[in-house]
Amino acid sequence: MLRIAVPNKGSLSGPAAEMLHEAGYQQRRESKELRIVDPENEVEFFYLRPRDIAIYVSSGKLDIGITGRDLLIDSGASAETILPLGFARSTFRFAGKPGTAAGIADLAGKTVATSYEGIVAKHLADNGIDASVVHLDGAVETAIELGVAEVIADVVETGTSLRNAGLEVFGDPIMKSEAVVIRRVGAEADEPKVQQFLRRLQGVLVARTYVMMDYDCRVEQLEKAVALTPGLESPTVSPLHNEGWVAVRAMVPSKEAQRIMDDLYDIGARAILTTAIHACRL
Ligand SMILES: Nc1ncnc2c1ncn2[C@@H]1O[C@H](COP(=O)(O)OP(=O)(O)OP(=O)(O)O)[C@@H](O)[C@H]1O
Ligand SMILES: O=P(O)(O)OC[C@H]1O[C@H](OP(=O)(O)OP(=O)(O)O)[C@H](O)[C@@H]1O
Ligand SMILES: [Mg+2]
Repeated sequence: MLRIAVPNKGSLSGPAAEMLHEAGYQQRRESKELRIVDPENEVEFFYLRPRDIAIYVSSGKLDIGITGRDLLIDSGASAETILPLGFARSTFRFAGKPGTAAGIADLAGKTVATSYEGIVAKHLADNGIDASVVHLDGAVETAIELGVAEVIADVVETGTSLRNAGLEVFGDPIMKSEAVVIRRVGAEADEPKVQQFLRRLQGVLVARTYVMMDYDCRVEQLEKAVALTPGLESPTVSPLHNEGWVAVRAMVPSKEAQRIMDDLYDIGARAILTTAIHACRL
């Protein structure tokens, strides 16, 4: 049975459960459940603190886990990303009151508050900066107002939390993060159960980012139309009852669907339809 760690709380937890559900896995019914078995898929899910997941996975007790790239790196655990999942996207940045610092070089001798001590200490050391790091569990934006630190390093998504605290980012982003699937460094690479799990999640990612497009066009326009909708391998082209016309079917990135429909219309394609993809295996 495949043993998988899933975030039990925080920003990662809801979207991770939703993605697993879309991939056909049973998920817990109550937020207090700490572990469930999905016998049909031969998978056991352990609901753990996101910050602890890399540690469990690196220990080899659990086969794979879903966590944030920033949490994985911060933990220093011997685990690696095997599939980025595209949700819980954030950047990790320094911030302070306006005028406190313009870049990392201005941090020498200052105190930085953060929940990600591992990332911050390494980033400062890599840049040869001697600064103190204070570990706080959360709500670090308040640390400056309360005099615990002059600068913070924290997760930024919309920037609302920083603005509300009267703070501004400075310097280059320390890292970009998103939810990732991780496994132990050195774990057997092509274990069939793990590969099947990854294919299912990849199927969800593709279903979320592509739509199916169907249209009719005149044979003379087919080459131009196919150039607009090359599909993954190549589009399906079927004859229509009316001679000189064909029906074309191809997957297209959802973000580009409207532009492609306009371009197809301009070259004479008609009856252009897009439909959602619910699941797929590439
Ligand atoms: N506002 C946010 N937007 C996007 N991702 C976020 C946000 N806040 C945290 N994350 C991401 O979520 C992960 C942290 O998860 P964790 O559950 O520890 O914190 P949290 O979402 O802030 O929840 P908590 O309320 O428990 O602090 C990290 O990968 C981080 O990058
Ligand atoms: O840029 P924003 O969209 O405002 O998002 C970033 C904020 O979200 C998270 O905080 P959370 O609400 O989880 O509280 P925490 O600081 O206690 O973890 C993170 O720690 C930042 O504070
Ligand atoms: Mg938080």
